[in-house]
Amino acid sequence: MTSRVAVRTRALTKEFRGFRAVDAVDLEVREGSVHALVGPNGAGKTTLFNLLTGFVAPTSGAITVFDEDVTGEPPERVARRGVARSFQITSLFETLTSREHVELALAGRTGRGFRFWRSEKLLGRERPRVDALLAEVGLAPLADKPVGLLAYGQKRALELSLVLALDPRVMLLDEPTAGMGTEDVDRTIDLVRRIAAGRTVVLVDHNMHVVGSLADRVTVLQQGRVLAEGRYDEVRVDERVITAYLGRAEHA
Ligand SMILES: Nc1ncnc2c1ncn2[C@@H]1O[C@H](COP(=O)(O)OP(=O)(O)OP(=O)(O)O)[C@@H](O)[C@H]1O
Repeated sequence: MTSRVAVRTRALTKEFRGFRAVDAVDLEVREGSVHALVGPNGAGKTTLFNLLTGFVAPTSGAITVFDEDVTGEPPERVARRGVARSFQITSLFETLTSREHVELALAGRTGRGFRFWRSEKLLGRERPRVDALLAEVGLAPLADKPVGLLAYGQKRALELSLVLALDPRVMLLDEPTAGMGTEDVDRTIDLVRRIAAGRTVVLVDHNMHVVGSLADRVTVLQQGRVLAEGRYDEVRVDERVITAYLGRAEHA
């Protein structure tokens, strides 16, 4: 592959009071790829996500985004470089509509106040973009319903539209299918596949069907360290991985 490296970490380490949650991780996420991070509970996936988005500062090591050093930068600086992570469902406002959520996300991106941004003129100008974002995640027909009335899978789709609103160069998706039934999982796989086209995605998911369906590369973490890295069909037959994770998950 000749694509550029979108995100690279070098010996990235995070200690919590001496405990290494992420331990000397070398990661290389290629531009335009879907790169999954998997591993058993406590492997360090969430901490790695938090490091990549600036929510926690590393104890040592380095992070680059398109070859620019972002090590230790706060979340808003990392976000301005085009790295966006999926919002958690708890951050949705039950009484606002999907349209209003997308408008808020776009307003946040402009750095202007929501009141100012919502002026007729600006809203009119952004309307096609709002409509396009809602259509992209299949929420156009439900755009004006309060979010509290949406089904769980629809709320998760809305979260994805809020990440897309930031027009990220790198999207980090934290368990986009968590808590879903089979039908919603398959719908979400299709949705992520569509929105991932031409974009760079880092994905954490416990569901191996999801990882196998979407990921170009898989990094398996165990106790904060990289246990294996490769294509899904390579890592799933790796003995160490089977012992550490996949075997347990598949035979659970
Ligand atoms: N703020 C913190 N303070 C102390 N220890 C922490 C902190 N955050 C995470 N840890 C520890 O670091 C380790 C890695 O946690 P992390 O949440 O990154 O794992 P994970 O792979 O995301 O797990 P899961 O699949 O359960 O979400 C765990 O042992 C956890 O207890």
